[in-house]
Amino acid sequence: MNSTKPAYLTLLLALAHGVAGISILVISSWFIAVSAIAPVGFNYVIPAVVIRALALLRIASGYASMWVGHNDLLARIANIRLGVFSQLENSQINEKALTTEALAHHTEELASRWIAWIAPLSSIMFIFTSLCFIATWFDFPGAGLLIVLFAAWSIAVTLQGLRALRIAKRATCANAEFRQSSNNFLNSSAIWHLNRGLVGQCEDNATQQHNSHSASNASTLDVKEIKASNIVGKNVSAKAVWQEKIAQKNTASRTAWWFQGIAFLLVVLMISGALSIAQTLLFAPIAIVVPMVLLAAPDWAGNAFSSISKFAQYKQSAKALRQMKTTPIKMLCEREINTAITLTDFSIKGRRTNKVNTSMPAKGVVCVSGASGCGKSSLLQGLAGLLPANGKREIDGVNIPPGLVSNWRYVEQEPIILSGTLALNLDPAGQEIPHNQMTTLVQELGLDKGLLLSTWVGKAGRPLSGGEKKRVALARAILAKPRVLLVDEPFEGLDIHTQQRVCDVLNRYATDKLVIIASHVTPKALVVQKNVQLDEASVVTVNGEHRATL
Ligand SMILES: Nc1ncnc2c1ncn2[C@@H]1O[C@H](COP(=O)(O)OP(=O)(O)OP(=O)(O)O)[C@@H](O)[C@H]1O
Repeated sequence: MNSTKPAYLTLLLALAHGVAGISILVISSWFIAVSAIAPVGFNYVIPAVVIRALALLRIASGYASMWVGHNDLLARIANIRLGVFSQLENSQINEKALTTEALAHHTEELASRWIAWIAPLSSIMFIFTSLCFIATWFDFPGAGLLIVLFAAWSIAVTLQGLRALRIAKRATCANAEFRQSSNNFLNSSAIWHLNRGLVGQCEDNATQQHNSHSASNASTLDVKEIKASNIVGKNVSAKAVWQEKIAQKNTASRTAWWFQGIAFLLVVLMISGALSIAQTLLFAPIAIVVPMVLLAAPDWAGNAFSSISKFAQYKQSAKALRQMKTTPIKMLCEREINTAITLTDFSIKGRRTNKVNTSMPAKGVVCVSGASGCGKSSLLQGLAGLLPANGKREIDGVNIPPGLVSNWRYVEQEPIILSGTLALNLDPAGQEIPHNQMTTLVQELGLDKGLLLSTWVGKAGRPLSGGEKKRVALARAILAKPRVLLVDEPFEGLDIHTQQRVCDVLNRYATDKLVIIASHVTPKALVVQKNVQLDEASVVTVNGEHRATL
């Protein structure tokens, strides 16, 4: 999914930062001890200059690693998002809230891996290994204790990493639930007033009726109040999400405390077990190095515990993105239609729709009508290949496998308007459709009142009415010049004059293309080639199966 090259520079700078830090600690410890016993004529300048140079290197590499790391992070986020988009291409997104969540949260988690955990953990491991090696090689007093601390650190990081993986898994579930419930909650915002309004109204009624009527009204009121309170979900709580976040932080800090305790214990052991160190110090200032490194261990090695949590979150995010719920849709190549599209026992999987048997001409307007809920929209989506279907879908007698035919367009009943200019909404794929074609069509559909191609529509722009949205979506589909145009309820919410305009556009388009319309109304101006009636009343039972007579 991510083809960005590894961030070696980020890692290198993080190593330089860590090594400079520990070198300052080692040299300054030695320098302090040396200063106490230095003979006359000892050159203080050289160690002081080295320490100062290391401090500058530490600061510079720290900032540089942040700068390089964050630039790399941004490139990675963009790259992973593109990867996720291509994963979503040709597939139906089942849970939009979760997909948005995955895009926003998980991609950042994945992209941050170099600066969040690879660089810090590698740097600490490198420092630990080098320190143990140098201390053993030069036989520093207490070198063995450094190895003990390294072992303790490795065990602590492994145990905490395992625990962090479990917490990250729970956090993803809690997050998904929270997103879903928030989404449901916000989607119900249009009826929130019913909650207060209904209760308020009930209270008014209750006050009015209280004086004249019996208490039996009060029980009716209670029922209404309870129902009203059910309108708005009450389970939208971020508590579980926060609990998991806090649990992750708590385990990291608990492990850091344990590690700190072990480091102190080792220092105490070293000092109490070897009084000789004090004497050794007089002759070998180097003896102070290991105790100082042990004392400061939580500072230079403690980061590992929060980094390992980031590793766990990364693993969880990678899994969540891989398992994102989508239904793949196969893309089929453009097909010529010479005589007809024929449907045989065609029904939509998982929908309460009847089997359809009909044939449609290669061009002209076909009108699918029928009672609400009988399956008009489902039939159009199944025909377009957006929904899986049973039965046969044939072009000129040749069966078309399941999938989306590339030059067929379905215009949904509730179209999506992008937040952008009208021109962007008409050519979202950047096909460089000439602006004069757009303007002409916009005028023909009666959309030109107050709407220019440059007008910003949708979110933070001009809000469009339901009828305007439908016509923008229709124009968008027509400008793509599909061979088959499937339009769901194009006349809904339009006045007679606008219906007339839309009919003119559709009639003209149908002179050499097939236009299939699902509609409750068939305006007189629409030149209909064929009517397909999906009606419960006309459903007959054949061999125990429902079959729509068309
Ligand atoms: N996403 C869905 N999942 C499962 N069933 C669905 C879904 N959408 C619709 N249905 C069901 O499929 C059946 C057909 O719905 P469809 O929207 O196709 O009817 P319609 O004729 O277009 O209705 P209307 O005229 O009211 O728009 C209905 O019983 C509906 O409840």
